Amino acid sequence: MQSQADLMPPSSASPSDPLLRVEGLHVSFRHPVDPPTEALRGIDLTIERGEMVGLVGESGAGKTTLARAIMGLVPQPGRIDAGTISFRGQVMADLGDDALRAIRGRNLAMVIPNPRSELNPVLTVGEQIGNVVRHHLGLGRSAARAAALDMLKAVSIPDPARRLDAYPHELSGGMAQRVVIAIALACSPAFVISDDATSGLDVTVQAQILDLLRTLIRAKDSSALFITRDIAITAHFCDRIVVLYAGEVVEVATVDTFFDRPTHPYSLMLLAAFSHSADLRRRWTVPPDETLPGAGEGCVFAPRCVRRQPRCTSEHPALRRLGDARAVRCHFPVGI
Ligand SMILES: Nc1ncnc2c1ncn2[C@@H]1O[C@H](COP(=O)(O)OP(=O)(O)OP(=O)(O)O)[C@@H](O)[C@H]1O
Ligand code: NI
Repeated sequence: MQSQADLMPPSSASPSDPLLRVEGLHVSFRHPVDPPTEALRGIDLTIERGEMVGLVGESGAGKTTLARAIMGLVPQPGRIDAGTISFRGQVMADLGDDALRAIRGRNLAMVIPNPRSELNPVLTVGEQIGNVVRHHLGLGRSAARAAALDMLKAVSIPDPARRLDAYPHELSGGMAQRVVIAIALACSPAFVISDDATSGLDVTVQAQILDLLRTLIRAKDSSALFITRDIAITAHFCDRIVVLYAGEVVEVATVDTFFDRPTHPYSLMLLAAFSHSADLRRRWTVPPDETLPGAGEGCVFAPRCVRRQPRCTSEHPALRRLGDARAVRCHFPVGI
């Protein structure tokens, strides 16, 4: 089993390769009658080792689709129409099913909300964590049980020795979510995706769990993609922010820069929505009843943009670099 981990470092990888690189990724969902939904339209994204990146955007922006594509699990009727995803310099599409499965369990992990559907109701918590490390790290039964106990301690489950033999229905929602995190992190994956992982929990539990997730990821020097609709979460947990709108990256910036000087009108709209300032909200939000006709060939955000000019509805803006670690997809970015 240990040989599965050895499948990972590919001969073509070099230390200068980013951990994850997504290039020109297009994903669409085909429907029997209606035209396809273009969920992702040319995503470019790089994540370095040790980096925590927040992926924000409203419902339907394509966040989960991007996460699934990275995991190699785009659901039916979706398909990747173009683009590549590489992990440590290795193009994922070039890997066989076995190698992909090994990477997924060992190096890539995804934490999602609704932990109960993730957990197997007929296996104890200890068996479920143990199975992951037995399979991916090749540990024997008793070593796996010890590793499971360590993970329950690491995720701060009260009375961990007793919980090892508990079944999922015996756990609270917050505890079940901690178990899901324990399973995801049991093999110290190099890259962790958290897709709205705490959205169903109450606010204090949510903060505790995100804090824990960050501490564990940092301790293992892993990288993470934090997906959320709550932009305030990213301020606390991330190094960099990627804003997705209608399947396109519209802004990339470090967290400090983003909260100080956002440049895309949609970013300003997102921030204004979370601000206490009624004036900010009024200035950056187009009321739904004033929503304008579709953009056609232009900018995807133009119909809702308060700064829209004629060029915005005729010419699609490219993602422009604005210096290190910063890019914006807008003809008339704010403050530039
Ligand atoms: N299994 C599917 N079948 C058909 N269309 C889908 C499927 N999954 C996603 N889509 C479509 O792809 C687009 C992006 O959806 P996605 O779930 O990635 O958005 P999201 O940003 O994760 O939203 P949310 O914040 O609500 O989770 C949407 O238009 C959605 O309807
Ligand atoms: Ni989603």
